[in-house]
Amino acid sequence: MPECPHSVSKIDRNVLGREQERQRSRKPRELAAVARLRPTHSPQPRRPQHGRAGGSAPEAAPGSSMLRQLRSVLPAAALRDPPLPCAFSRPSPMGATAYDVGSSTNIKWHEGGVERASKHRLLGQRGVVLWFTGLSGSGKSTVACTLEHALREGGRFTALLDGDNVRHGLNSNLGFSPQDREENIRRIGEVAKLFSENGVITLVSFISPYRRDRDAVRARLPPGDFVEVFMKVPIELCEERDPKGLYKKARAGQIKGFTGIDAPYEEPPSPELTIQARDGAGAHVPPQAMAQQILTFLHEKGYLTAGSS
Ligand SMILES: Nc1ncnc2c1ncn2[C@@H]1O[C@H](COP(=O)(O)OS(=O)(=O)O)[C@@H](OP(=O)(O)O)[C@H]1O
Ligand SMILES: Nc1ncnc2c1ncn2[C@@H]1O[C@H](COP(=O)(O)OP(=O)(O)O)[C@@H](O)[C@H]1O
Repeated sequence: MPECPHSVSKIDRNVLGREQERQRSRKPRELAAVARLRPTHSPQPRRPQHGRAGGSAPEAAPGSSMLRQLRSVLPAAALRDPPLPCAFSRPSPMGATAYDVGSSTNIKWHEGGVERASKHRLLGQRGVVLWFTGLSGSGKSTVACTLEHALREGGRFTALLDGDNVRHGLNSNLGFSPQDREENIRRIGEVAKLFSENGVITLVSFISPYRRDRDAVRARLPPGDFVEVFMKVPIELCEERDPKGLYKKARAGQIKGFTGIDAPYEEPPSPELTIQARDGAGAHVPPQAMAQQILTFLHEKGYLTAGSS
């Protein structure tokens, strides 16, 4: 991933939002509460307890001291109800029976996590996947990175998943055959889904050349959670940029199956957003203006408020 121009000074502050306001109104309640938490195995000597002359206090039941401390940290509502039981005391979408899922057998759906809407309220935003797709060199990483910095400036909680980076770890066993690319996109789609379900504005930057693979990710997410951002940059410009010298190598036959040269790129037929390298007057569009276009979309569509979902 290239160094990105994360100067967000040119981005409209009204859209960016509310960090300053948050900083002002925020009381360090969590910090104070966490500071009160003592490790269970305190290295300090115990003080005598009520009515006991000297000696050490009896050990509390395991976990009870931690529970008391948690009570002082958590909002009352979180402790009012009895703790949600583990699986199946509420009806599960799959019933109480075990199912075979893919290659796994005896899988049961586990209910009872903290509700999504409550996480949205906590974060003051909606979780969403912003899926950047486009040729190598089209500016996916640059714009995603610029946008992430802008969102951060506005006090938003984000994650950025970039093709080059994820291929260093989670997907290091995958190459560039159509099957490997499919698995690459499937895995990252699932990771992005987990993030967005937990309220994170998740920026995903992969070539993702096959329509079917992108649509499969979209289909796994609730409506509105998948925002396809098509970097519609002509291959001639990408090749001219060629920051990693890969087009040159592909043209020389040193890389086989390079997207746009001897492997396909299937344009999205109806992406939520299309980002073009030149504006209507033919002027070059800088990454900050592209990031601004996406921010405006997020703002107008309500992704930057908790909403009711
Ligand atoms: N054969 C071939 N085709 C395309 N790209 C190639 C290839 N080999 C290596 N690279 C480099 O890998 C980056 C693309 O990885 P992705 O995970 O985004 O690809 S894909 O979505 O699975 O198609 C891509 O990064 P970006 O330039 O950032 O897109 C390239 O640097
Ligand atoms: N809007 C833009 N205007 C001019 N150059 C750009 C723009 N966006 C990206 N670039 C440049 O194009 C090159 C490729 O961008 P990059 O973000 O690495 O693309 P990708 O992640 O799609 O491969 C980089 O050298 C980057 O600085």
